[in-house]
Amino acid sequence: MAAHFPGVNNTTVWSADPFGRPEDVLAAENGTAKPGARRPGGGPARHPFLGSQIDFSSFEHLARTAERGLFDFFFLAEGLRLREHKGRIHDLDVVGRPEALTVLSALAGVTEHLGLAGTVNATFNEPYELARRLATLDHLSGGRAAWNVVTSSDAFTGANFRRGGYLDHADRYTRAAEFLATARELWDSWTPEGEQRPFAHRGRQFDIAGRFTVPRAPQGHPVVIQAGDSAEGRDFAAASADIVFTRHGTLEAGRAFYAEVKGRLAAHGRRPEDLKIMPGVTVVLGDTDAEAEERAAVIRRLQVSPQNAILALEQVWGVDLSALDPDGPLPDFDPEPDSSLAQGRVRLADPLATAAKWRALAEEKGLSARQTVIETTARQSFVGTPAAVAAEMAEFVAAEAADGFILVPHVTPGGLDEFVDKVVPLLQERGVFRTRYEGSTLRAHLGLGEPAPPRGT
Ligand SMILES: Cc1cc2nc3c(=O)[nH]c(=O)nc-3n(C[C@H](O)[C@H](O)[C@H](O)COP(=O)(O)O)c2cc1C
Repeated sequence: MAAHFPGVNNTTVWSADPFGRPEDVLAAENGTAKPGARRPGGGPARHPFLGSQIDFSSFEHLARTAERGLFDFFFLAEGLRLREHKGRIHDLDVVGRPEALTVLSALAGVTEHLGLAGTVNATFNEPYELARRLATLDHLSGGRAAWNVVTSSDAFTGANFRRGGYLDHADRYTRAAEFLATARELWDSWTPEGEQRPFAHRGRQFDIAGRFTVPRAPQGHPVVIQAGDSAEGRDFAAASADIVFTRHGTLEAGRAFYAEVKGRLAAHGRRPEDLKIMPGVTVVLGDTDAEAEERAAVIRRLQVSPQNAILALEQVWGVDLSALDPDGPLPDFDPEPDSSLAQGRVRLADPLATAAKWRALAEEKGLSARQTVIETTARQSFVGTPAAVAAEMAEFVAAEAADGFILVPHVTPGGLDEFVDKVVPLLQERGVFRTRYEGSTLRAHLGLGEPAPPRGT
């Protein structure tokens, strides 16, 4: 069951995404690994908090730490094509990311309570196959599976797939909605009593009929997460998801997003508490505020190396800027609007406006090109002592900016330990976080109801 604020019907929930940021941050900080030295599937031996991105031991450490911290779930993102920059794989990107549901199935064997959430694309898969895999994970884990439904309208990623492509941008949620509805029809083709009946789905995206092979899952339907910020994405979440994973990480932006998305639920016959809003956040701790700030500044500088600053500028300007001095001023010309220089990354919607904003900031504060990138792109949510961070997180929930958070650690696999050891006890003291798991399923941890079971004949 989720923890509740006394007298307030808010839910504080926690989860973890270990691959949200490149872990080169501490590799570089400890001087044990250079970003350029990274290899697919791992990297050089380094700090005890740093390890392979693919060895099972890394996943096991993160998941066990999340479970020790009584988190709701462990979350894995998905990347279906390595990002390229000027035709090269950029060495600050996560390279060699394993497939989420396979990893989570293995983690089901070494955890007992922790929810297991995997990102799987609804543009490139088929409902029958994916519904089977998710129902299987739910069975293997005793009701702890979640699916983060993402979409892709990007030809670069689509080229990896047999349909030879991708969907038109306008169709990405049409297919996702029909995909999810079809998966739910398959899950509902078995009653909890074990009665099985044929299914038939005739729609624009899928036309399938038959019998589903996996009996009804412990949660009925795995928990559904949505991550996409457009009006269509928000509406898809309001109609069909249990959780929204968002990037709105400041109190102000979080409150606006929270009110907007919760406001969409009534039109779908749902209550505000039926959809949990969880921003992805980072945490930097220190024994004093000054120490935390100092550590945060080190991390920001490492994340935006001179090379990475050029990459960020090229993503906005859309042209080769390798000759630019990162410690000098921003380019003095306007961006190229239709560039395909960086592939697999979302290019900012309006590069001209971004460039204008960055120039104004650089001028106002007297910043170099690299300093401007550090100021505008380094995303750090909670920086401070454990007590200050616990207070600030509690405030976010009380102020209706979030129902909980997806923690994005700076390092794999040790990036959650400090939070679990130092912040979780303070949240518990405040009475805003559970002191033990009370239910056994992820739906129970989140305070979500179960879908109505199909009736037997
Ligand atoms: C917080 C967040 C996390 C996301 N994580 C993933 C991911 O792990 N894998 C992926 O392929 N897309 C991911 N996406 C991309 C979305 O699925 C979607 O393609 C993108 O946001 C564009 O949709 P939109 O126009 O509705 O925002 C993520 C998006 C957001 C906002």
